[in-house]
Amino acid sequence: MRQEQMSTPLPGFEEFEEPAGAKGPGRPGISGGHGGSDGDGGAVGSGEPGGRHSGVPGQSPARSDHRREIAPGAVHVPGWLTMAQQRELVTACRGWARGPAPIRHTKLPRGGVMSVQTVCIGWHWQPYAYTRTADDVNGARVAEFPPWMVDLGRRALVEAYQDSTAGDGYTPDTALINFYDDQAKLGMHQDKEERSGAPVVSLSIGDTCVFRFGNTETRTKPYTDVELASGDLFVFGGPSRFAYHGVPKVRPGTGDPASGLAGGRLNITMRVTGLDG
Ligand SMILES: O=C(O)CCC(=O)C(=O)O
Ligand SMILES: [Fe+2]
Repeated sequence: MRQEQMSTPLPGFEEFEEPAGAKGPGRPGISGGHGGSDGDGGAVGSGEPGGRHSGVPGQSPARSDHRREIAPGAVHVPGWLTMAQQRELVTACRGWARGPAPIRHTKLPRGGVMSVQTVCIGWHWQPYAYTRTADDVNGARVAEFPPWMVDLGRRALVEAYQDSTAGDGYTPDTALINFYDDQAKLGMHQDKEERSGAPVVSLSIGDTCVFRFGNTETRTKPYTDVELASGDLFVFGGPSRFAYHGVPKVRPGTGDPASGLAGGRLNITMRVTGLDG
């Protein structure tokens, strides 16, 4: 059903294959494993958190020392993912974007359509509830949330909160994978369909965006605008878990095609739904 959703172009995402010169030496832990499998994963599921500490040739210098607390419990860690990890995530997301429930512009209850395109794993989010099946797409059960991504989420919390125990017991069971083309935006909203106060772990790949991180009371000021670039981690938990946030702008052409994305922006937000079944 809904042919128009199947044929939505994803410039920079859908058609992109292997970037020229992407296969460099010295990328430990690259398995080529697909995110849809439940194997032990590849670079994103193994090795060092973030991975910018290894001094691997060809990687940009660590930026995680520029970690910044934007609000209590909300932390930005620039450059957390290596290029190799970004490529593995792009490959995994490209697979999920094809199915079992293809990526689509989410329809809103009052007739609007989101400019962002989204595919979910673990649980399917549709305004404003989670289900196991993508009832507003094709009815298919969404892909499993892979163990390697749970592990990545735990390492993200350890890094963001600089606390070796911060990931203990953190078991995200859903991720929304958003693709932004040059025009896409995301209005100020709260992530509040989850019945859990566990943190949201957000990973960005491709073009830089302006990420607006606000307060828990209103969609408006006070807020802080943060530039989220390729490889950046942003975690919001604790007192900031239910803060309003949005993406007012993507900066076209700012991404490095070596990430596997020729254009646009990919964002992955892992969450704990607190749901059973
Ligand atoms: O794209 C982003 O950085 C944020 C995405 C987001 O807020 C969401 O999926 O709920
Ligand atoms: Fe959100």
